[in-house]
Amino acid sequence: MRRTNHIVNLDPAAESFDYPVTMDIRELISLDDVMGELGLGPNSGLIYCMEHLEENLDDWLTEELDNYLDDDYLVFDCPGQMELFSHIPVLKNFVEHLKRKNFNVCVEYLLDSQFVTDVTKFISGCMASLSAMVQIEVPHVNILSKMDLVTNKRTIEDYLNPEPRVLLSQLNQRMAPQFEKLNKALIELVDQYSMVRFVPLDSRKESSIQYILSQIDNYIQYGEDADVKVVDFDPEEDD
Ligand SMILES: Nc1nc2c(ncn2[C@@H]2O[C@H](COP(=O)(O)OP(=O)(O)OP(=O)(O)O)[C@@H](O)[C@H]2O)c(=O)[nH]1
Repeated sequence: MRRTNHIVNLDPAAESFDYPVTMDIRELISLDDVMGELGLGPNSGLIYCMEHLEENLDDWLTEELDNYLDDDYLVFDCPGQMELFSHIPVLKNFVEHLKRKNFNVCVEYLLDSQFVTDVTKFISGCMASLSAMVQIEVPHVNILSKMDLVTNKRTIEDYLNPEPRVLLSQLNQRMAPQFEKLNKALIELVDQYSMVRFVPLDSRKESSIQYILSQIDNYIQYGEDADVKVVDFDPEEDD
């Protein structure tokens, strides 16, 4: 899309890259060092690193961000651990910091398409993405990645624009009868939060990449006023 872009690594455990990385959290702190010096395990070590990043937002990050121009796009590649997006405020505070520095921010949430093999996994993927959406509170594009690896494309297509009634009946068939009310509530939630829809990404297809980039670009350009279909969720509307 002819935007000047720079890739930033925010994963303190990442070791090698197939692309140039312009900023790297490992210049500040690395998982190996934390595990070696503090005797932490991989997960608590990662959280320690991310909290250290949070403490250094005003120094390290602000200094680094000063190197970019107004029209530059920065792509922050985050670690995949779910708790960073669901209940630890580090990434929310990171995004808030970017917003204070006048960046327009858009989250791209990637879910491996191979994970979405049946209705329970689809709902679980939706819930995970939704928890990131409600925590981070910025425009958000959900992507089903690695579509080139999917052998049965029809199963996935059913989940791209899902019919609530079909989802509910599939879920009820899978679960014991006492879960019916819960199933109904979950499907209503997914249906009402229409932004939780996933867009397929096949990295071999230029059109697939362009479609997602144009959505992201739209959000970055116009922020929350972007022309993207959004349906408000009203928790009071239907008990
Ligand atoms: N076939 C195929 N492989 C992919 C695609 N995207 C990534 N991979 C490969 O999948 C493997 C895992 O990569 P990712 O899913 O990006 O995960 P990661 O960034 O290493 O790990 P986390 O960020 O912690 O989730 C790597 O070997 C990638 O080369 C894709 O679209 N198609």
